[in-house]
Amino acid sequence: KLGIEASKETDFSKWYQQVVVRSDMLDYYDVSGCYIVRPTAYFVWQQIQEFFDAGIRALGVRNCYFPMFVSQRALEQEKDHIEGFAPEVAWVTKAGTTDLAVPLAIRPTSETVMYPYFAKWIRSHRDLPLKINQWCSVVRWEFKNPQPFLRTREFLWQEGHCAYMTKDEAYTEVLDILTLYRRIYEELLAVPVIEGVKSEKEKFAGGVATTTVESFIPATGRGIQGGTSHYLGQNFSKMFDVVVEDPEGTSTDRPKIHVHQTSWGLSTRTIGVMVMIHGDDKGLVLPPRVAETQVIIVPCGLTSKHTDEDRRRVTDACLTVEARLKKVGIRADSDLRDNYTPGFKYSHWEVRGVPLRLEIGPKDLEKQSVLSVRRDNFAKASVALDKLESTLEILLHTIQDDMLIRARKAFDERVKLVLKWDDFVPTLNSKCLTMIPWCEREECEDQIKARSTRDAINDEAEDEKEPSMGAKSLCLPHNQPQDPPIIPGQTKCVQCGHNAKRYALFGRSY
Ligand SMILES: O=C(C[C@H]1NCCC[C@H]1O)Cn1cnc2c(c1=O)CCCC2
Ligand SMILES: [Mg+2]
Repeated sequence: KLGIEASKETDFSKWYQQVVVRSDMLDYYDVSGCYIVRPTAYFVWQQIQEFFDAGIRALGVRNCYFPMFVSQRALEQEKDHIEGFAPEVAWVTKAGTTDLAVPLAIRPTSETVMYPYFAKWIRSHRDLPLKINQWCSVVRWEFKNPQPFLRTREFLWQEGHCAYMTKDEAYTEVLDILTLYRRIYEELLAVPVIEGVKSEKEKFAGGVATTTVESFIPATGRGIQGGTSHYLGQNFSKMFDVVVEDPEGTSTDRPKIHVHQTSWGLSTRTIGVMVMIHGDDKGLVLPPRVAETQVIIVPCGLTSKHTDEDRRRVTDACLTVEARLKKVGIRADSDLRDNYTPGFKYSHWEVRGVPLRLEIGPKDLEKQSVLSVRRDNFAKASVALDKLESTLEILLHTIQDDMLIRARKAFDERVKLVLKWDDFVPTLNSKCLTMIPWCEREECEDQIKARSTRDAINDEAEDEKEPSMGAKSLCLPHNQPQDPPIIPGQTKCVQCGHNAKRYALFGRSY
């Protein structure tokens, strides 16, 4: 199958599967919930890695690698951290036909792998701060419907883990990392996100505070968590006994201080979000910044009337244009396959999301120009050959910027200020998120979830089997709406009438 048959608007789930497979981004694998990340998608991940590695290196974070196996004892070192997640943990119990004496978990995340060694390595305050990151895959045997890139049983991610003397240093880093996450989405993937902090109910149980970047899929009206950066406080250092003597202490009385920790993660879910937001009914639409091929050059306009000489001149022109673009760092390629028509090639590269196509034929050679066609909005423009490089550099940046602008507009117009409860569920049902003055009480969040769960039969639910879930709090945005302002002691929570503290973003989500 070549093109996309499902409509993004009316059959989103099928549309998404067709786009990720027919654009050659991913293939299904014979283990349920596992997928093959193919080169086009892996190139996107590599751009994210390069950007993020440069960012964390500037923050003094060093990359490392810990084993993927976790002993049962180590994993259960921190009870409440793990109890909620135990069903998701995959275990190795045999080698060949021999049972392992001690079953080994495959890391679902690495806190319990790393922190016993933090305790060993950190003795003095001079050993602080410790800042490490690892790029690896983790395994979580999720039972909810798997979704390519968004929810897979094994996924690639980075996980950063740091230890500091003080909360302030730790929290500063938490926010610095969150900024890097926002920049990855906005500057690389052209995906707008909202930065904020998670509610008590939604935060990582092992931590003190979870900050997050939240994105939104207009086609389904659902929010999606894009990456998290946690201030863990001293919870884990108390469990794993990661202590230093108080540098202010006297030589005789030197109390032990538990270090302040952080952890932060971003996964290949980023790729799925990018596909869902930018893709259209012709297939994938790649932001130039992360496109392996930014420009595809296709010869055209050659009919039986033309001579072999004409064909050769057109082919040479394509190769010359390709070489000129490569010389200025534009990732260009020519499709000179002689067994396909130009039209076939146009569709072939549109499905694959190549941001810009150049069509070159005999007439273009006469005019010393080429025809450019944008993938994002199909706009065509003639480009003078003697201004090729500068024009295309501008055009590729324009495409990148326009993709973010369009996506941000689509996001902003779907975030509705809701000041009375009667508007809450109708707003969700119109595929929007709600921004409400909220009391931040956990039981209020439970009530909101219960009061906003639609009946089970629902055509909008992504995974048909799963009844369309109620709304959850996505985050308390760092940038709080100012109009109308929340007046402490006066503005009431939209759901329960208690005093509202801050605006909260609520919605259905992945
Ligand atoms: O992974 C985290 C916290 C933290 N881990 C490191 C990266 C940042 C951040 O996600 C939360 N979490 C999610 N999911 C699971 C676990 C878990 O701790 C533990 C076991 C199985 C599933
Ligand atoms: Mg999970």
